Amino acid sequence: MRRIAHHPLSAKAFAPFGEMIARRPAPDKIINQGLCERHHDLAAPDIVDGRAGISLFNATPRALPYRLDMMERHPLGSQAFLPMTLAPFLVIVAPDENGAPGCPLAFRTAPGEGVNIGRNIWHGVLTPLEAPGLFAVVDRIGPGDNLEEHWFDQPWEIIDGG
Ligand SMILES: NC(=O)N[C@@H](O)C(=O)O
Ligand code: NI
Repeated sequence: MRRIAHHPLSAKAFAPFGEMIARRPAPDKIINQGLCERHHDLAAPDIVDGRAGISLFNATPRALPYRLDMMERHPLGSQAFLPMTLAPFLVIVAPDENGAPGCPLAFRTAPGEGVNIGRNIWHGVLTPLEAPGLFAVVDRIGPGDNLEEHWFDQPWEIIDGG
């Protein structure tokens, strides 16, 4: 089995695949009579022929080592995963190599971090590591097929990066 260690999510490392959604060191604005920090415009939905919608995903938690046998992408829209708990989750992405995923990269979020996966970027499905796996998801609502899957002949195994 081909193994990959996960690493802490960082904006820089994730930048080729989308945006990390996390509080900035300092808020962009203080609102609500000083009782709320606004961390402004952290990511932008990228939607083709449709609109952005907000859904809730309640995903089954997975354990490490995690068997990655499929990656997918959405040619018509980005997909943001915003945890509704402080539990970590795995974010697995890969560059495209001639229409298939190349070597995956695995990230583990810190509490309160989310991601906006870019349009047509190969990614693993939502992978919480603790229950409840409850997420707000911002992605495309529209006509047509927006899901392309690639099943690996030889699965990958995601292991703890230490
Ligand atoms: N298929 C679906 O709605 N979920 C996936 O897109 C995913 O990334 O989890
Ligand atoms: Ni997806």
